[in-house]
Amino acid sequence: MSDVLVASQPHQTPEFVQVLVDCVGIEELLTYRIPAEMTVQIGDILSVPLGNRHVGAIALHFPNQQELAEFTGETKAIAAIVSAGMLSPKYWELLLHTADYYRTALMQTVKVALPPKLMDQGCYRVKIRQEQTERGETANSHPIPALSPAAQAVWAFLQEHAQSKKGMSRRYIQQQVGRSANAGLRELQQFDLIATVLDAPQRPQPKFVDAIVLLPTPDIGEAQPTARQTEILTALQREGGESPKAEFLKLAKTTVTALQTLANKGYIAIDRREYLRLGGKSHFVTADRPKQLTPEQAQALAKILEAIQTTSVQKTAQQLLLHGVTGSGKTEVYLQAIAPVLAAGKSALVLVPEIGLTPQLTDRFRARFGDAKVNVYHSQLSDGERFDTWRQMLTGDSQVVVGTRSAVFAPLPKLGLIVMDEEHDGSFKQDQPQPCYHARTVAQWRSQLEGIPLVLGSATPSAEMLYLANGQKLLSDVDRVELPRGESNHHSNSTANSNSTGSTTNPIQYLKLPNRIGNKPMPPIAVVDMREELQAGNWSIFSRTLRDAIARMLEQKKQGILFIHRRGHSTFVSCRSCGYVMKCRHCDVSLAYHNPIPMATSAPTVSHLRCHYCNYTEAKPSRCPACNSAYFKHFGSGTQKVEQEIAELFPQIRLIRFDSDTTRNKDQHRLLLDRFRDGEADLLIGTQMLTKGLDIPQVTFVGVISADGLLNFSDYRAGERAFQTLIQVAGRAGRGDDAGEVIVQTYTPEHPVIEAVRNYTSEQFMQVELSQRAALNYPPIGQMALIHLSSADAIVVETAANQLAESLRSLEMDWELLGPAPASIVKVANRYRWQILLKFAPEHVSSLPSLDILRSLVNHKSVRVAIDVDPLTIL
Ligand SMILES: Nc1ncnc2c1ncn2[C@@H]1O[C@H](COP(=O)(O)OP(=O)(O)OP(=O)(O)O)[C@@H](O)[C@H]1O
Ligand SMILES: [Zn+2]
Ligand SMILES: [Zn+2]
Repeated sequence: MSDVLVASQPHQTPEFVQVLVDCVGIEELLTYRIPAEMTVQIGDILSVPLGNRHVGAIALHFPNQQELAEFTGETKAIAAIVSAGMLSPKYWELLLHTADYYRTALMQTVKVALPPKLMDQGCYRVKIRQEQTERGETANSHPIPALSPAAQAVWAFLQEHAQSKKGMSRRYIQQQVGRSANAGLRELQQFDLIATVLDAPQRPQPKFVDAIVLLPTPDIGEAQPTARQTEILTALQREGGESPKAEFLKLAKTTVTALQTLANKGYIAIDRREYLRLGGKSHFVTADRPKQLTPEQAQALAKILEAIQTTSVQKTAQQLLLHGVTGSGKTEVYLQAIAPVLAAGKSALVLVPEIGLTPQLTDRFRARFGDAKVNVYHSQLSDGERFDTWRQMLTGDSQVVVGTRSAVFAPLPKLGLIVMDEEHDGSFKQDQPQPCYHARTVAQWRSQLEGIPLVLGSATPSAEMLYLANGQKLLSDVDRVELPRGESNHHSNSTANSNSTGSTTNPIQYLKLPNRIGNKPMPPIAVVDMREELQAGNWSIFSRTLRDAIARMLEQKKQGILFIHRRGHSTFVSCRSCGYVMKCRHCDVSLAYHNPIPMATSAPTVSHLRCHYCNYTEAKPSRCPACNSAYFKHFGSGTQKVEQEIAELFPQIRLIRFDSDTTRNKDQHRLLLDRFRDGEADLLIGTQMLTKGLDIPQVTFVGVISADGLLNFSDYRAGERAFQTLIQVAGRAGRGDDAGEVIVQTYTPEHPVIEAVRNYTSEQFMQVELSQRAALNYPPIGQMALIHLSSADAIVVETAANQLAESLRSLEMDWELLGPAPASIVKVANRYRWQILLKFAPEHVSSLPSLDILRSLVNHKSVRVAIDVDPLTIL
C-alpha cells in the first residue's frame, strides 16, 4: 500500500536503525548502530544510550543509503532489545501510512496511537525461557558453558528468583547485579535463554453476587402481599426489577428473612448473577442471548459471515456497508457477526462515535459476551487505564474492544473483524492535534493490511461510502450495487489495490435493512413553516403545533426529546419572512456573519458577511434582498434559553438538559440518560449528542426547534450533515409499542434537505447531493486540504497567511488554492485564525506540503500552522 514500508525493509541485514526515544523534547528520530549479533525489527522496543543514561526507544525505520549518507556523526550502538515483535510490522505500516497521508511527522502520529509509558523499561520483565527450566537437570548448572562472567552473574540471579512467575524488571536486575548486567542480559537474549515480556496486568475476574429479581406477579388467589411486602416489591421495581442483595437490604431497609418469605411466595427470586464494574455505576448484565434474526438481518449477517470466511482463506479484505434505518437492529447483526470471530480465538474491534453512546452499547456487548471478553478504550480513560487496556489487548486473548476514534489503533494481534457503527459520524475525524486522521479511512487501510473485513453501519451513510459503494459513480441506483455472489473474490488481491487516496478499488458490498424491527413504522415527520407563525403573530421560538404536541405528550404521560442545534454557530444571516439565506456566489456555501475584525487592509469597520472558503466579502444588507423584509438577521437559540421558555410554558414539566455543559463529567452521560430512561423527566432537551443511538422505547415525541442552523452551516457538507442529523434525531421516536411523532420547525420548508427528511428519501437526496459536489469538485469526487494559521496578533497572522499562499502558489502544483480567508469564527481563545483551502484531484494527495514544509515556509515565530487533509468542516 505505501512505499514507505518497502523502503524500510531492506534485503540485507540492516546495520543502522532509526528510533523514537522516550525522552521529553526529542521529537526527531535518532540513528543507532545495530550490533552484529543482534537482529532488530521495526516495532521492537529497545534500550538505547542517550547522554549518560539508557532510555526506552521504538525501532521505526531502517535508513536507506541516501539517508545514511546524510548522516556523518558517530553512532552509538543499541544496548538491548527490550521486547521484540510486540507489534506487528503491519501495525507499523499502518502508522507510517497514517503519518504520510496526513502529512504529519511519524513521531506525532505514534504519540496519538500509542499509550503513554509504553516505552518505559520499568514496564517490561525478564524471564528465563520456559524450555530451559523444564529441562530440570540443566536448570541449576550453566546450560551453555561459553557464557561470559557478566552473563553468568545475571543467569545465576535469574535462577535464584526463578520462582517469581512474573519475572524481574531490567532496572531491578541492574540494581542487584551491577553495571555489567546490561551486557549480560544482551548475551543471554542472544542465546535465546531469556524472554522479555510486557508486564501484563491481571485481568479482573468476573464477580458474582446474589441478586434479587422481581418475578411476574404469581397467581396466588386471595392472598395479597402485605403493605410492607408491597413496599419492598415497589422498591425493587424502582431498581429496574433487579438489585444486588447486599445493596437491596440496605435500600429497602429489610431483612434476609423477609426476602426469603417473598421468594417462597413466588414474588421474587434470589439468583447468582454476574456483577459488572463499569465506569462510575456498577450494575447487572441481564443475561442476553442472540435474538432470532429477521430475514433481512439474517441475510445481512450471512453476507458478513461469508466475507469473514473468504478473507480468512484468501486474506483479501472486504468492506460491507450496512445501511439500516434507525431501529432496524444493526447492533444485533454486529453481535452475531462477532460471535464466530471470538469462537475462532480471534478479536473484534468495534468503533463507535462518542462516549455518550458507548455506555449503552458496551452494555449490550458485555451482556452478550461477558464482562471478561469486552474491553473499552476511549480518550476519557486515565493514562493508567489506557495503558492497562493496551496491555490487555496485546496479550492476544480473544476479545472485543469497543472504542472511540483512537481505538482504530488498538494493538490486537489476532484481529478478525472491524465494525464501525454510525460510520457517517463526524467525531471519527480528529480535529487536533495532527494527524487529523479519519478513523474510517484508517480502518479501511487496516482492513486491507490485515486482510480482514470491515463492516460500516449507518442509518444515514456518508456521501463517501455511498459513492464508493456505487463504484465511484454518480447517478445510478445505489440499491443495485450489490455484486452477484462470488464476483467479489477475484477482484481484490490484498493491499496492492488501494490507491493513494486511501479509498479502495475492492468492491464494497451494500447491505440494506429497510425496516424497523417488528415492522414498526418510521415516525411521520411534520414540518412547520415558521414564516407562517410569524405572519400569524407568533413571535415565540415554539410554533403552535410544537406546543400542542408537547401538551399532548404530557397529557398522555409519554416522554419526548427536544433537539437544538449546537450552540455558538449562529453565523449565517437569513430572512424570517421568506427564508432567504445569503450565500457566496462562488462557493455555494452560506456567508458567515462577522463583527468588525482587525485586518491589515480594507478592514470593514461594520458588521459584514464573508466567505471563509474564498474570502469574498460584502456588507450585510439591512433588508432582505429577496422580499425587502426588515426582519433579516443572524440567529440561534441555546439549550438554556429553550429550557427557560419551556418551563414558562409548561410549569409542571420535568426537564433534563443534556449538552456539553451538563455532561462534562464522564459518568454524567450515563446518569442523565438512566434518569430519563427511568421516567424521571418528561422531556430531554439537548444538542447533537442526543442523536446517537439512543434506544428508549417510551420516547414517542421528538421536536426540532430549528432546522435552519443545520441547513445553513457555512460549509459544503451542511446539506449532508443536516439530513443525517435530522433523520437520526427523528429515529429516536416510536421505537417502543407506541407510535412516534416528529416535528421539525424551519424557515425554509421547501429546502431539498427538509423535503428528503420528510419523505425519508435518502438515496435520491444523496444522488443529487453528489452530483452537486461533482460540479464544484468537492469531496468525495475531488479532495481538499485545509491549512490553518493562528496567532495572538491579528495582523501578523494575516500577513503570514498571505505570504504562505503566495509561496504555495509559486510551487505550481496540481492543486487549486482558495483564500487565504479568516475562519468563520475568527477569534478563538484569544488567537486569530486564518485558513488556506487546497482543492485537488485524489491522485495528487501525496503532493501536499507536509507540516514540516509549511512550518519552514511560515517565518513568524508566533504563528501556529497545521494541515488537515480531508477536512470535515471548513469553518
Ligand atoms: N431480531 C430481533 N428480534 C427482536 N428484537 C430485536 C431484534 N434485533 C434487534 N432487536 C431490538 O430492536 C431494537 C433496535 O435495535 P438496534 O438498537 O440494534 O437498532 P439499530 O439499527 O442499531 O438502531 P439505531 O441505528 O437507531 O441505533 C433494540 O431494542 C434491539 O434489542
Ligand atoms: Zn425575505
Ligand atoms: Zn466563496
